[in-house]
Amino acid sequence: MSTAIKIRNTNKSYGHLQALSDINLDIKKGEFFGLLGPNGAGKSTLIGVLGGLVKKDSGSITVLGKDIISNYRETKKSLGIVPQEITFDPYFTVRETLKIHSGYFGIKDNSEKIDELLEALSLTDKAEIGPRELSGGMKRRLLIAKALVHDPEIIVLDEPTAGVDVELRNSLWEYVINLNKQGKTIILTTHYLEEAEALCDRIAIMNKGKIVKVDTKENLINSIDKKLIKIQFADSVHGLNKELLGIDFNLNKEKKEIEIETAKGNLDKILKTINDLNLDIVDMNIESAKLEDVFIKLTNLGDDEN
Ligand SMILES: Nc1ncnc2c1ncn2[C@@H]1O[C@H](COP(=O)(O)OP(=O)(O)OP(=O)(O)O)[C@@H](O)[C@H]1O
Repeated sequence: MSTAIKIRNTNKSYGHLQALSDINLDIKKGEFFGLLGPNGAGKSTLIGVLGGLVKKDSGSITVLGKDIISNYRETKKSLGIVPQEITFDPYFTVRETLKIHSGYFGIKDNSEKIDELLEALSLTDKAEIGPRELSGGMKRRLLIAKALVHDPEIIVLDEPTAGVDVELRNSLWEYVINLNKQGKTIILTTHYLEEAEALCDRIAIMNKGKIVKVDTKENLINSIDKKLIKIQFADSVHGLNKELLGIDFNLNKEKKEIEIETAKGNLDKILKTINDLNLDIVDMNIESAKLEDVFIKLTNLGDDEN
């Protein structure tokens, strides 16, 4: 797979605050890539630098092999960036906004693409009204349409689903997944970690201006040795204690439900111990680690370092 975006030794400070600290990152063509991190980690700054809205202090970035400074126009055409902040000219309708934006890229008649985007983002019936009359979620969808009018190779979505309701969120993802299947590179920042877990192939986790980890979603999740066992019993449980199980656990008030968090290697012993007590089990569930566990671990590590 060839490289879509190559970021080398990139730094950006705001006064004394180092918003980006020696960022090195390769994003492959056709990837669905997640850029995750807590508030203030530097995700939007990195996207701003990529899109030419924020001036980096040092380092180099190439988009499809072209430097973003010396080939500004060309690289801009390859990128469709959906920013986090919503801003529109209030005097133009939804359709006009998309037409004008197509014009920035030299596209004269773009009605087919505009109709496709309006449809995909459920904005067809809002096409002739102004952004002021749109709800927050609709404005965000218009922002997405605007970033896609020139059919860019690389699509960067900075918190695209904030404020978008569940149904439309699903149809939005369906559309983005389809674009990815067509070969488009997708870069996503989101605070909805389940979304990133469901969608992304590889993920970079940022904290305090640094990239603390980049790996496939599977490797990240497998790096956490955690199982959460939940068992529901028919009757109140007696005779089960920390010494017997070899691990602490939570028992609910009625003593009918137990929750045990443990390493994979202890599963066998725990289940055998429970079985030996001849308890009547009604239901059982064993959950593996989630991306959220990885995120918490890695971003806390960042705190410890400083
Ligand atoms: N224009 C600016 N002037 C001064 N400081 C800024 C500016 N833009 C961002 N920062 C600071 O840079 C740091 C990184 O901010 P950034 O918006 O990139 O974080 P983020 O990871 O996108 O956060 P969030 O998840 O909250 O959107 C923060 O400490 C922020 O306060």
